[in-house]
Amino acid sequence: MEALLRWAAELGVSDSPTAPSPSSCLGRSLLIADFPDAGGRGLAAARDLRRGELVLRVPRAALFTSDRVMDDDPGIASAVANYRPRLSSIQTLIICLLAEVGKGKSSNWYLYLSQMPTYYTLLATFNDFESEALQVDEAIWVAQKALCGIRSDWEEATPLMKELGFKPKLLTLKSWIWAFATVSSRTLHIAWDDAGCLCPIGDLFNYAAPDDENSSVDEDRDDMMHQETNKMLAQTDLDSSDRLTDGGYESANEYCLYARKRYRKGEQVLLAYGVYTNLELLEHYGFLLSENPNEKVYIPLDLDLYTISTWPRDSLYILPTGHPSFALLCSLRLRTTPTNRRKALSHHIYSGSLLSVENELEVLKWLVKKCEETLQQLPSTIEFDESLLVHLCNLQNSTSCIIGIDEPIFEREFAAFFRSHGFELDCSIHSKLPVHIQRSLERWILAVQWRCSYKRTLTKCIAHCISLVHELSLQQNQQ
Ligand SMILES: C[S@@+](CC[C@H](N)C(=O)[O-])C[C@H]1O[C@@H](n2cnc3c(N)ncnc32)[C@H](O)[C@@H]1O
Repeated sequence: MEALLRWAAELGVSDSPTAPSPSSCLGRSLLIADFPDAGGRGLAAARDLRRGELVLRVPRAALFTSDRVMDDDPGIASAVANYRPRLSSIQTLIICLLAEVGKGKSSNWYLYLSQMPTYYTLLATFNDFESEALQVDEAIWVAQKALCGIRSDWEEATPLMKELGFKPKLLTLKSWIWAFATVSSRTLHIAWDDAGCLCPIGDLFNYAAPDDENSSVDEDRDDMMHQETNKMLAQTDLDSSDRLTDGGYESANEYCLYARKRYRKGEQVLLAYGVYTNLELLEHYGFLLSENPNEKVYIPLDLDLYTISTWPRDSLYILPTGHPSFALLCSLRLRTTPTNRRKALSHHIYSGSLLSVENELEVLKWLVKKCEETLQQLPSTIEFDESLLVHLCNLQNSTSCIIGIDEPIFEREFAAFFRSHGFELDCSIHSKLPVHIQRSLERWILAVQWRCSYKRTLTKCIAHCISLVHELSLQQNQQ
């Protein structure tokens, strides 16, 4: 890592507005640190940071882009040019990445590439067992579709990679998936290439979901009160607090990243890569958040509900609090209204107003029934999943294969998992789990965590609706 920090400093990467020291690009605002519960390797504040402060500058010369690789290697450029109209920008960046990996130590990017993760847990890396463990059809479909798209991109690009003389290992689907996952989870947006760029050091920031802006505004007010005695500093704070983004490619030909809130020394500095549900985080980045303010849970709905109003399909969901989205509630109210009254009442419905106690009770009871049915159709209960997770985490943290489960119901799950890897479950094995099984276990845990969170949201929705039904029924009885 030290060699990478030195190499990046030579290219002008710096964690301060001034030039970096020759020995490291970090140390003034940021430090590399490990955050086992929030993304693993990441960047910590080297000192207290103010909101909006510049924390990292990465000049264009240090950005890994398709253009850059092709400018440096005319062989790749001319081969890609022959295939260009048929290749997407992502396929091109993947080919450039694999080409540089194939060069080994002679690649200009060797120090950077050798610090990349060796494996990923994006949905596309899930095998059939792991995908099935998601249980919800929509999620299984997203996993299968992701792999299908990647496989077809790989098939299209294979003749070109053969032409470029790639080693057999780099021609495999496994290598392509690794490169795809690298591009998906580590690129930053740039205006001139849809595939984005790989940004050395900048790609070490872990993710936090975008906050509610109000909390940051309060924090800024606090900051300013403490800094009243130092007007100059307060002025700088005021300017920088206007900045709403975490960063971007700026006119000075460098990628600039800013602290989006106040950080105390040692705290992890996080970036908001975008607004994602947990399924999207799994698909594009291979992780999920236990508390995701942007989570949306979709339940199977009858077709007429999608067509009854102009609300888009993806606006009909349940929030992590268990409350139905505004659009879902309005659509249900509309559907529960007699057809001949819908037009007259539509302005009422679209404004979000409750139509009548009877209508609302019907809507809430329908939602309860739908959530209960959805939960019943899934192969396991939330209680089972939570206990399974405990066993899975025990196995993950244990130094041997001993599972230590005496409940047949869990033993069956584990037997199926081991069988999917061509192993028979043998509780007497004392050796460590083979690496490929440890990784598969990691993905299995992610799948079970995801389905647990899905089921928890539906359970909350049922409780929320039942409590409203009680309230409304009381009101009705009092009238
Ligand atoms: C841009 S990289 C961040 C640096 C990465 N931790 C590393 O060691 O290279 C993005 C990846 O970090 C991990 N990650 C980022 N934020 C996370 C979080 N809040 N929780 C868990 N994993 C996270 C995921 O594996 C994600 O694909």
